Amino acid sequence: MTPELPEAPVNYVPLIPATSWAIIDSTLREGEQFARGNFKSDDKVEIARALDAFGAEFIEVTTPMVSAQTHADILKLTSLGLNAKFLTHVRCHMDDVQRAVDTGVHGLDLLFGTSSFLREFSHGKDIAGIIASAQKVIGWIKDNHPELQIRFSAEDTFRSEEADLMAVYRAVSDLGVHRVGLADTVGVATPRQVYTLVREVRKVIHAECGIEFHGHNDTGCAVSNAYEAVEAGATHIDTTILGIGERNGITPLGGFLARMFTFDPQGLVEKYNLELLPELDAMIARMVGLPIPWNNYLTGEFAYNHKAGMHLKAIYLNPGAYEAIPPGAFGVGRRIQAASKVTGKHAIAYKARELGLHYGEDALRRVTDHIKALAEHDELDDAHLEQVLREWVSA
Ligand SMILES: CC(=O)SCCNC(=O)CCNC(=O)[C@H](O)C(C)(C)COP(=O)(O)OP(=O)(O)OC[C@H]1O[C@@H](n2cnc3c(N)ncnc32)[C@H](O)[C@@H]1OP(=O)(O)O
Ligand SMILES: O=C(O)CCC(=O)C(=O)O
Ligand SMILES: [Mg+2]
Repeated sequence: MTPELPEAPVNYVPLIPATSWAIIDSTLREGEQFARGNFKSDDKVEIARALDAFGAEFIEVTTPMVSAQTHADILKLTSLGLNAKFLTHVRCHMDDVQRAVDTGVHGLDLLFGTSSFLREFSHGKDIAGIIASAQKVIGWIKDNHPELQIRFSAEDTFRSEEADLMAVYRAVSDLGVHRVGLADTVGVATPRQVYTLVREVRKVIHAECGIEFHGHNDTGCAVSNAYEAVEAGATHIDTTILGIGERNGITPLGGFLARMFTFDPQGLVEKYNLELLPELDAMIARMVGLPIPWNNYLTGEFAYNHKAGMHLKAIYLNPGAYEAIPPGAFGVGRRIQAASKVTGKHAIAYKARELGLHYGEDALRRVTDHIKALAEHDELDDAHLEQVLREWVSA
């Protein structure tokens, strides 16, 4: 049995207060674009309720243009009476917007691709055409549905010309959008690029206009990029549970919160029911029919496994010695793997004491070496370790 261990000390500097940013969880939009994301109506309700219980500020759902069923599902979700605000992700097109405005959502997430790739191969508009469409669509929403929040995102931001981006962001900010979005659609941005561009965008938009970041993980930077966005002044970060999304996905909710926890743990505890994260991850793993990855942030099977003798000596004294985040904060436990070839005498002595066994220094060295030798050949579990320790004493 794992002993009761003291929690890690929480003495971090609150560099970035948790009050400066909000989560837009897109499991019900980006997550539907994941290879195995095919949520049924009941799944959507379960996901929305779970995110709401967790404390996600916003839940993004896909466009009602997908199908009649999707339209009906959005109506169902928005009538659940949740605290989380629903946003629907729609093309910058009158048909989409008119279909979306009566779904009971709190806001519309508009987008238009601004890179030459998307201008040429997706929608065929130049920058002037994108701005003209934005004027028409945003103007109509403002006139007819002033209650709705509007976000305008430049899809494929990080492969777009900076001058084009600034022209688009300035124009939509002048039109009165509530947020602009930067999207690393192909996961190519570096953390420094994200930081720099967010700072530049901040200069051309109105002070009250928020900045959202959406980052794909193709080059493994989704969490770092989201963090850099916040550090540069972004106010909203897109996440999905387990990071599911197109290709290998986007910033995972758990990974992003792990990152942010280190700056303002108390702020995170006050904003979210962090201990529900394992349930959220398990729910999505079940729905997409895949296991939670072994090395997943916080909730992976081995995320809190401690094994090496040098680590174990310190961990027994203070888990903070080898943990940045106390697992209990996110509702997970740690595992001490004392029976292995990389174990040490301190870990073995601790395990023995748990069983009421005590060895002198020589005996401890010998039993430790014996366990290390056994582990060279076989996987040892706790039961086997216990048996060896007891036999050693009675031998
Ligand atoms: C990076 C991202 O994740 S962006 C979000 C992606 N999300 C989705 O695609 C939502 C799910 N999509 C769908 O169900 C469908 O694609 C629909 C209902 C939106 C459209 O379906 P279809 O009419 O059959 O068009 P299709 O998907 O083949 O082509 C996309 C169309 O959108 C247009 N388009 C692309 N981006 C935009 C935009 N930002 N604003 C307006 N129109 C756009 C394209 O020009 C093309 O229209 P066209 O046929 O007139 O040239
Ligand atoms: O609308 C956005 O900001 C993001 C759209 C998207 O999923 C992407 O660009 O990867
Ligand atoms: Mg995306």
